[in-house]
Amino acid sequence: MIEIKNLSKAYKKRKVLHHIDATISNPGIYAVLGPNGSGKTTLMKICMGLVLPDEGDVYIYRESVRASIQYRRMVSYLPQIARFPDNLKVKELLQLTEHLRGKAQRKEMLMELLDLDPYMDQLFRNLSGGTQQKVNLVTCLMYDVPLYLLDEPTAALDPVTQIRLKEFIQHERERGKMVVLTTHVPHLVQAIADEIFFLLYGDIYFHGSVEQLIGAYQANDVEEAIARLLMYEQEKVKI
Ligand SMILES: Nc1ncnc2c1ncn2[C@@H]1O[C@H](COP(=O)(O)OP(=O)(O)OP(=O)(O)O)[C@@H](O)[C@H]1O
Repeated sequence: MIEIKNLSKAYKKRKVLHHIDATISNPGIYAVLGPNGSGKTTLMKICMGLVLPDEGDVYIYRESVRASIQYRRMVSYLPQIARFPDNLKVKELLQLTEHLRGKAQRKEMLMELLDLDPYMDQLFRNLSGGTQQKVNLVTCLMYDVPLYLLDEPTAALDPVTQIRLKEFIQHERERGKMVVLTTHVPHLVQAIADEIFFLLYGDIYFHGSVEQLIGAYQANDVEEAIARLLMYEQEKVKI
């Protein structure tokens, strides 16, 4: 369960999140959307205690992220950009992660799913962007926790891997997990999201189901709905 209460964050004078409230109570897949710079990553980082809010708080399983770190045992976070010591081999990176975080429950299964076995003895820094993202995904998803916070999980992945990851995430939902993800891929949202939070102007501009978003903008799909939402806003600014 995630409760966001009166959350505000600015970087110097740049207001990014402005008195945001939201609650996620049930298992499911929740998409946090919004244009570049709308605050999606900032929100994720606040949830993990990596960025401090100016006002308000987030409660994860009723623990304040400002006051506690216990809740992090129940959460796995995928950062948008993987920053690993790049002088390590993939297998050493996974070992290091397990050394710090404890034995992972499904490392082998994920390595197979993402075709990572051939890269185990290669240095992380020598991997392609997509393969680095696969390593990033394994270090996050190999822990069987109730809540996943995934910042652009499909970035740089080839289509086959995107489909495998999508199916994995759907399977996690069926197992009762809560998955909160950011993405710029409308068809992924359309295929798997139970609810959408659309960030704009520091606020949650839209919250509802895929069908509600499409209906609200009389669109044919999520991509068109988002385009219309943003064009409508641009027109308002011109007026
Ligand atoms: N550490 C920081 N210092 C100063 N400004 C920052 C910092 N981190 C983020 N910002 C700014 O805050 C705003 C929101 O950034 P954030 O990364 O949260 O957006 P986002 O919605 O995740 O964007 P994208 O879709 O491009 O990943 C941007 O204007 C960004 O430049």
